[in-house]
Amino acid sequence: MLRYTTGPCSNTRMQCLDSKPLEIKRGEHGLGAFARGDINSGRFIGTYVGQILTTGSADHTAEITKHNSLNYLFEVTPDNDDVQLPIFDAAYIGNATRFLNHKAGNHDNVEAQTLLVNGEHQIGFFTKKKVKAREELFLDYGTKYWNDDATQYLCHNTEHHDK
Ligand SMILES: C[S@@+](CC[C@H](N)C(=O)[O-])C[C@H]1O[C@@H](n2cnc3c(N)ncnc32)[C@H](O)[C@@H]1O
Repeated sequence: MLRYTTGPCSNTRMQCLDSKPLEIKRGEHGLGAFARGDINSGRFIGTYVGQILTTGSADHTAEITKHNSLNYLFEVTPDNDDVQLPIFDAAYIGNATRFLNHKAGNHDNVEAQTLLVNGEHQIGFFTKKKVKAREELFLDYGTKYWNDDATQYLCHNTEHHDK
């Protein structure tokens, strides 16, 4: 049996996949992810799972997503320009976190963190405030996602954009 002790590191729960169960049902914008029970602030709710793409292949995928208006691309912006981090596409392979809808202006209740888990960079989602049972979970996708001129990716950054 896998065992762990809870510690100060937020990737401990990610490492043990100790996430909160979500319910997927119709939300404010198509399908959305909802809390099944009360969730405390700072709780791990899941890891973004998807096909790993390079920038070139993600640009190709973005053309398809523009056509059907459903975009599941998630890009991690590296702190250092020399580092190339993957883009995750949850359109065909994914888990419940692919249904997180967007809300900005501090109306979001979930944030993304990139953490090193077992030597790999992973995107984990954590509640940023207390969430009540049956509430919809929202993530701020970042400004780049809604920019029609650019390839649209969900972006792990701290910029806010009202939609
Ligand atoms: C990662 S998916 C979220 C799950 C999606 N609602 C579904 O039904 O599969 C992102 C897509 O959800 C929709 N969406 C999410 N948040 C939105 C918002 N605030 N306004 C408009 N559309 C939104 C858009 O179609 C976007 O491409």
